[in-house]
Amino acid sequence: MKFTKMQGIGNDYVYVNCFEEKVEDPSALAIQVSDRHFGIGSDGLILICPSEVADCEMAMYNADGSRGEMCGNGVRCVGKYMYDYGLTDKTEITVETLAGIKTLQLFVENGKVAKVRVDMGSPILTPAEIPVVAEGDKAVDEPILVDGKEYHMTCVSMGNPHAVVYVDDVDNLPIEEIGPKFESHERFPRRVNTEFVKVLDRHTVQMRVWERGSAETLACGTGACAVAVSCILNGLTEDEVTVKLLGGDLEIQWDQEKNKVYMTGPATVVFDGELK
Ligand SMILES: N[C@@H](CCC[C@H](N)C(=O)O)C(=O)O
Repeated sequence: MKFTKMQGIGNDYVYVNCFEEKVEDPSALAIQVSDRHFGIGSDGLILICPSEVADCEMAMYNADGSRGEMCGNGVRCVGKYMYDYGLTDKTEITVETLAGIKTLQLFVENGKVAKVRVDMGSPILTPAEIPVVAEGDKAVDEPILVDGKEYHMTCVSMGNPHAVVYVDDVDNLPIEEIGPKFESHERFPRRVNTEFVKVLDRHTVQMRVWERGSAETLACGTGACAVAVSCILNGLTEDEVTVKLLGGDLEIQWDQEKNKVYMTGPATVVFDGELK
């Protein structure tokens, strides 16, 4: 089976072109290829499949084999794959996901896609739809007790669930200890991705992420969008924010008039390979 390893600011996935290949058990394959010692090494698996309603479909699986509804860094790489590997010659394409159809603008340099802008759609703030157990019509600056300590979180779904938590020191956070406790907390019936955030100024924030199903990753596109929405809801930043992640920066804009979030960032091929 042919595959391509790609990364978006260090959030790396194994991509399989299902216009040509057939994958019988994607969850098992995701676990196998993601292993950094016995597999290819990645944060998960992404299948690029034919779609009846868009230019292609993205099916994403975390490193533990669970299915994610949406992947921000992944969808930019899908855009690059579609163009660079000749599946489209358009510079605006649509991608079907479990979180709806996303429109991508591809920025081409020297014949290859270097950067992608994605219309990520509207953030979902209703607790039951995220889902998070909370009273009220939004979970903004909501207290949560984790391991005996009170944190404040703002919950946002970008098609997948996120809890945004503000901390004083992102660099020295014991994320391996606290991340799994948020992920499997009883208030998140479908588990959660957790972003730990420090606001640097009204246009810049720093974050680390503990991803549902993949542990700490170098970046999370949907997470960066959830962080920007949370910062704006809490009055901490303007509508356009640079989110600084371990693997690089993403530019996020929440156009509140249209109620749409836009994410812009790079997409990179690491290598092509063949799995026996
Ligand atoms: N890294 C991704 C998000 C991947 C899915 C997530 N772990 C989930 O289960 O929701 C991104 O860039 O958005």
